[in-house]
Amino acid sequence: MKRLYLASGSPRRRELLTQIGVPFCAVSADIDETPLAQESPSAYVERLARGKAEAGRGSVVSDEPFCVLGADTAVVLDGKILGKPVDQADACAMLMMLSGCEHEVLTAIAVLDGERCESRVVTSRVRFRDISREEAVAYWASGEPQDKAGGYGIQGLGAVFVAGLDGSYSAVVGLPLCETAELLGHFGIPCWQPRNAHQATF
Ligand SMILES: Cc1cn([C@H]2C[C@H](O)[C@@H](COP(=O)(O)OP(=O)(O)OP(=O)(O)O)O2)c(=O)[nH]c1=O
Repeated sequence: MKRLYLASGSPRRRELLTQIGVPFCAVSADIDETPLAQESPSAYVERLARGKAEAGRGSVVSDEPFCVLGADTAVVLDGKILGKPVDQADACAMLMMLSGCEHEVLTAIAVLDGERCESRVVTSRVRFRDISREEAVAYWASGEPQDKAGGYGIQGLGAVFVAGLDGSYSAVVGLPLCETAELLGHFGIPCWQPRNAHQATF
């Protein structure tokens, strides 16, 4: 079986991949995340996921065949990409924009080996309840929004803002597990499968 490298510094992505029983090694994948002019959010996350997988491949030293998985998540409101907040004012402004309405979370995944690269974009819709400025300030002080797209974490304290989700919860957290398992399968990397449960020892 080919060894899998996860090109990510995100602890969430490591936890999610561990959750579906895939052995992997994490490598860093620092790339420029500036959107291109006129680039759609979907094209943007897909380009970054592929770019992270490519960057990850560059840091692997191996004589054996291997695959690299990269991913990127963006929060999108009315077609505008909200990245990670740079400071408290930025984070509060983002939450105020997201307050009381629905936004999209786009997560792209890309898997490559020595021959090809395949990618997918998963779109989810998240609805927020009304959020007061005081709540936004207090949320920033919790330390949670700092390293997260859109300035919130659905898996953490940010869950109290989430009135509804239509799509993939794991994709919002950073890695769409259903689609990731499927894509890895195309590269001969097995994840936990109900039909293989009697063989698996996780
Ligand atoms: C919306 C949302 C995002 N996030 C996180 C997922 C991603 O880690 C991050 C989006 O930034 P990304 O640039 O996708 O990822 P990253 O910089 O954290 O990690 P790497 O590029 O090394 O893989 O926001 C949550 O943890 N919870 C959420 O609810």
